[in-house]
Amino acid sequence: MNSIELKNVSQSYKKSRVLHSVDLTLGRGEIFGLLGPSGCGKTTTVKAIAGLLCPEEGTVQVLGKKMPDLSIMGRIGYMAQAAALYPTLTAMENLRFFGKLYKLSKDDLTARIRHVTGIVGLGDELDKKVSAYSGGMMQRLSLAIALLPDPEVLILDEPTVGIDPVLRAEIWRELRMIAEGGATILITTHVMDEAAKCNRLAMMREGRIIATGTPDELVKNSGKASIEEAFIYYGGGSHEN
Ligand SMILES: Nc1ncnc2c1ncn2[C@@H]1O[C@H](COP(=O)(O)OP(=O)(O)OP(=O)(O)O)[C@@H](O)[C@H]1O
Repeated sequence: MNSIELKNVSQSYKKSRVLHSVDLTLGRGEIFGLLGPSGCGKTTTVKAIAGLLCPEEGTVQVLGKKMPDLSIMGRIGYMAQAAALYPTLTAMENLRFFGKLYKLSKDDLTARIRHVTGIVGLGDELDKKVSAYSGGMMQRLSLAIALLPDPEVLILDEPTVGIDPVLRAEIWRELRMIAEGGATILITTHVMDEAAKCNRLAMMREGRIIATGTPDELVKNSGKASIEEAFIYYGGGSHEN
């Protein structure tokens, strides 16, 4: 069974089409990168997968269920681009709040909070109010919250923006371990060196998937020397970073 399957997914906002018949299939244990310039439709795609948006056309299945489906929300970890945190609460209070939504028992929640805050390097900062957090700390807290339920599907929308290279490397090490445990990780990025770390990639441009494959395959098939050049070759054009 595939963990994530999109068939013919299209979406418009105010008559302007932002997704055009997107097909994607992700298996268990994969770290899959959705790569594309700002505004190409990455967030819209992951929102459909996370069950936050019901696309106009096509179907989205996650863990064998047609999305949106409340019964599997506890098996999906989603980290949105704009941190959805409560600024007047401490980091610990935020973690406990979201942990309760995931219906974790008190003991499990305490153990999971210790584990996930260790991964993102926030163990000593949990009593601070989120309003006193830097952007990078908020990003790390959001990632910790997405990891709380030990999800089978982890969706991360540009997770390492604003995170320093040392911590970024640590987070990647952890993501690999999570994937080795059988979870599926979908990550959006427009950072090329991050794309190179994924097992497979889909390159997206103006709401369309323009190429999929392993980073090596995409580079090889394009006859170029790097993912960045391959992306331009496949029609990526200009992009940030
Ligand atoms: N709620 C909305 N209402 C109207 N237009 C929207 C809405 N959400 C997204 N769009 C538009 O849809 C297109 C795709 O946006 P999306 O956020 O999916 O892109 P993205 O690839 O994630 O970009 P970025 O890398 O900048 O986050 C953009 O043109 C955006 O302006």
